[in-house]
Amino acid sequence: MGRTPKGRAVMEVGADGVALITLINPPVNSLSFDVLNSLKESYEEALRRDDVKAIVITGANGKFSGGFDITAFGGIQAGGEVSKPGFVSVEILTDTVEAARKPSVAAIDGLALGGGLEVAMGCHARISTPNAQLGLPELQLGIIPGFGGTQRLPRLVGLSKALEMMLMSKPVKGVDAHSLGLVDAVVAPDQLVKTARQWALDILECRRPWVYSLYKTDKLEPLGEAREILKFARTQAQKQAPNLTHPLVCIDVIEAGIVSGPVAGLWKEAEAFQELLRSDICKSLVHIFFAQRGTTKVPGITDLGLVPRRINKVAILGGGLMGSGIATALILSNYPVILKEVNEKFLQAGIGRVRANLQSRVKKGAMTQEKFEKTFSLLKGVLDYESFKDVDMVIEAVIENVSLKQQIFADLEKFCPPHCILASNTSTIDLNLIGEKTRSHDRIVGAHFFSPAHVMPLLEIVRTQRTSPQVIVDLLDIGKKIKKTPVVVGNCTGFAVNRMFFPYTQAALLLVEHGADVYQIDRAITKFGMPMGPFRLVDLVGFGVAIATGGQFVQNFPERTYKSMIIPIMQEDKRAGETTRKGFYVYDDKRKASPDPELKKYVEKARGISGVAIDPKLMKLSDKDIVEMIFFPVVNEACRVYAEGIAVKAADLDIAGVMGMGFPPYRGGIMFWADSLGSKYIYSRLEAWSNLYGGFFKPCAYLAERAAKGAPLVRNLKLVFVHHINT
Ligand SMILES: C[C@H](O)CC(=O)SCCNC(=O)CCNC(=O)[C@H](O)C(C)(C)COP(=O)(O)OP(=O)(O)OC[C@H]1O[C@@H](n2cnc3c(N)ncnc32)[C@H](O)[C@@H]1OP(=O)(O)O
Repeated sequence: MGRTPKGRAVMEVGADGVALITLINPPVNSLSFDVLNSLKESYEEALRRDDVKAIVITGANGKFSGGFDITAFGGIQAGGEVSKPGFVSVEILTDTVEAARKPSVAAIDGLALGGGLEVAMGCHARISTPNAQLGLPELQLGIIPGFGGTQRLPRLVGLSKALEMMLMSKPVKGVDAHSLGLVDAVVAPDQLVKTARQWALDILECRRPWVYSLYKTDKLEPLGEAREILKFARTQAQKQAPNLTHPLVCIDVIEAGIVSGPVAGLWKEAEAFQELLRSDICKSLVHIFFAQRGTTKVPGITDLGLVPRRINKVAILGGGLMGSGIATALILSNYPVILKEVNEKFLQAGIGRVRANLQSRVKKGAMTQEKFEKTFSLLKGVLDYESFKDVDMVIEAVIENVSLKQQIFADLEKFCPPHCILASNTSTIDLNLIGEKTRSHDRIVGAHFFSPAHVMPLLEIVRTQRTSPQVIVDLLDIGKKIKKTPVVVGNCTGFAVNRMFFPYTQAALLLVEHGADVYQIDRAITKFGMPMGPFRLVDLVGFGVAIATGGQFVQNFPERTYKSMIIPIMQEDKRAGETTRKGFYVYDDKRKASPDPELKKYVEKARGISGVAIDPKLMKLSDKDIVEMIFFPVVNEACRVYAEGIAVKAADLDIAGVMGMGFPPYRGGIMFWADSLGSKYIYSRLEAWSNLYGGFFKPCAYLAERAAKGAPLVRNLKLVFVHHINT
């Protein structure tokens, strides 16, 4: 029995002589090899048949195409099916579609991304719906457009706009695509195919221009100007992502087309595309793409056939930084919100924060004044529980105080309806403890947002043994509606993200007490790809928060806590981070951080208290050693979280690290990166350091077991391993 094809293109010839070719490969009509081969065959048939005068290409179910089939990448990377360079870009799109004697028009609804837009650009005209999304987001997968996009897009919209769309993986809407010249007309969805058919016939009868986008030059800037634009783009790309080379390859390929002509550009693109497809960066980013989509698939929860309940009204307790951020996120997605505070002063401050969050959007031009008014009107401030009788969900976001939270949850049980979800935004406290004074354990859940909650993309959904699957399904749905990536984790101190964060900061402190330099550590970690180093981060979150959360770790995991006095000593001296303008760095009026020579004094004092001697080896660590000494303890903790079942899938930890800690996505996330280095290597290094510097580095049982077997840390790892990306 043959294998079932993965999608197809079907052709239907109308009485008007137009062949309608439809791409079919649910859910997004991605271009698998089967679809591409079938598209080629359909075209060849349409060109052969005398009853076909013109061709319209479209996608099934209101979506043109989401691009080349990303699920095929793994196979190609593992050495499987691959087409010869230029098979699609030259043979199909240029020599068959664009060079045909019959005109082709793309009818675009929903989305035309990556290869999808490239197919459309090979046609002689494009008609789209106003809200369709058109773009070349390939760079976010570590590759460049490979079906001619690097050559055709600049010729349709000009070099500057094309570079912006490609380098930032930023799609445009149909209406904007029209004003840019990327599409020729915008029509309502019900007029789309009809208009495209007529357009194709009009081209045939010379009522409309027959445009070969590959050879258009009117939008291209003159050569000198183009070179300047490309030079600027290179500088920007290097500044924004110094560890990534594929954006530079993309710029080189575009330049080749401008300097040596589009056909030379197409061939250069084809070669570069095939090479990048096999790169470590691409493997990592594709892993992240699927891991992110996989977080909403929770075995034993989302496979039960439960349907999310409608949430009409949400209440938030506490209008501080977190509460106001969460309220902002919710009203931005049209949820009516009640914000409760303990007195009028705090309430007004909380409401003021929400207003400021929205106003900053208006200032940036991301929100109209009218939308501001409408959104802000969804928020209502209260001082008592009177209006809680019809809320569907409450999110408690008060200070991290167990008895206060226990009292609040007991009150909530009294004032909220029995179906109401009772969520806490605690970042560390055990939810069973919070709910101890209630009998509502099945509807108690953690909804851990990250600050600022209306901006940060991650939502940790924490379930206890007793949280009902329905409540998790409801929260996953809310997460999707407020555009967060949810990660479902088990209940424990620190959950997933903070458990990984603890050793990150502690390792950095341990190194400094043993003689390493604060600023070299931050530099090495930033070079590795973190948005900032551990010390700059502690300054940002403030020493108060660092001490409070660190305290939780000391209390719960004493055997692996490194107790450093550096932060408390500095705090005593009124250095508590950025807000006090002094921490590990000093800050000027514009909050620019500069190293402080005075820091030595505090480090020496802390060293004196802990009795730690300087280790000359740690004074001259390489950047690679710094990265490993800081991240291997994080890997170690991630292994514990995984082995304890706090995270169901290792890929969830990858997403938690990327979205909650800022771990570089192009390294694939913490577990994926660890497996690229090998469990044996990580184990042996941790083991050696634990002999030298104590239990903080001691490899956990799971890591030891995987290393002994020579097995990857991720069970059932099917991915192609990446090699170590040099730090
Ligand atoms: C040669 C070429 O130049 C190379 C290329 O074309 S590379 C591909 C370029 N295209 C892209 O990068 C688009 C990637 N996709 C997306 O950005 C988003 O999925 C989307 C905007 C298309 C849809 O978003 P949204 O509606 O939120 O749904 P989302 O959950 O992301 O995707 C729906 C499903 O389609 C799948 N999917 C999306 N795009 C896909 C693609 N190009 N190939 C294969 N599967 C794809 C997703 O994995 C998901 O599968 P699941 O339901 O099993 O988890």
